[in-house]
Amino acid sequence: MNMGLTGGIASGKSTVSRLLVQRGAALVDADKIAREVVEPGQPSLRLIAERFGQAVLLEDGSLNRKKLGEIVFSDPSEREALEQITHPAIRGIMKDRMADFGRENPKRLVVVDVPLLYESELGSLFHKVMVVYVPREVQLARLMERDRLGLEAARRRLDAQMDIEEKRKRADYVIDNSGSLEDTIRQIDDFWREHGQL
Ligand SMILES: CC(C)(COP(=O)(O)OP(=O)(O)OC[C@H]1O[C@@H](n2cnc3c(N)ncnc32)[C@H](O)[C@@H]1O)[C@@H](O)C(=O)NCCC(=O)NCCS
Ligand SMILES: Nc1ncnc2c1ncn2[C@@H]1O[C@H](COP(=O)(O)OP(=O)(O)OP(=O)(O)O)[C@@H](O)[C@H]1O
Repeated sequence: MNMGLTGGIASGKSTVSRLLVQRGAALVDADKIAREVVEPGQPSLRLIAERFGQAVLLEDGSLNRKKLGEIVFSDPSEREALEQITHPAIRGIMKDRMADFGRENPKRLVVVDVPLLYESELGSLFHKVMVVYVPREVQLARLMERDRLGLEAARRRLDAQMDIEEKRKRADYVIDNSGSLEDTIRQIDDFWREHGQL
């Protein structure tokens, strides 16, 4: 079985995926793949430089993520242009890795961490979807602290995504990560007891 894992930015997807992996799940991580497809030498990086200009590259030719982030999170049409370049490549690798894990061990739960699962309408790729939920205020506070962003920059990133309350409504499973880590561990243990062993 595979399960999409999503939520909002800084809601705790990495925290939850780590807990699931510790219990035996396989992990496919879309954010990690998104970094791989823009490494130097990759076709997506060349297309990004053509579309956004050399200013989004660092001196060594790698992507200036901070600079590109500032551009795409302040203008939806720029964000769409970036997504048109990177998303097909990300989706292709994601599907390949899911299929590889499925062949290796059909009984193992494959968790696929996809921040934009609902925004990109990828729900049909997964048997079930888990949403990691925290209220918007908690999400904002954790994002500002983790990425050292100001309030406005953090708000812009949140506003580039579907509202977390809407994601919560669509989920098959919800993990509420607004309490302590121990609280989240308890929920993951309950989930694993019921659904982890196929
Ligand atoms: C714009 C980029 C360079 C900024 O890099 P940065 O290191 O600051 O952020 P990072 O990649 O770690 O992403 C952090 C979070 O931002 C959010 N986010 C990223 N891209 C997007 C997007 N296009 N729309 C909405 N939210 C996004 C996600 O929640 C993600 O987990 C980078 O996010 C990127 O290449 N985005 C396009 C690819 C993409 O859509 N990735 C996310 C889903 S696979
Ligand atoms: N239960 C918790 N209590 C306090 N802090 C937490 C909790 N869970 C996660 N955090 C912190 O909140 C921040 C966001 O968590 P995490 O990186 O797991 O989110 P994410 O959803 O993977 O983020 P992104 O969308 O950017 O990939 C991190 O700094 C993490 O240490």
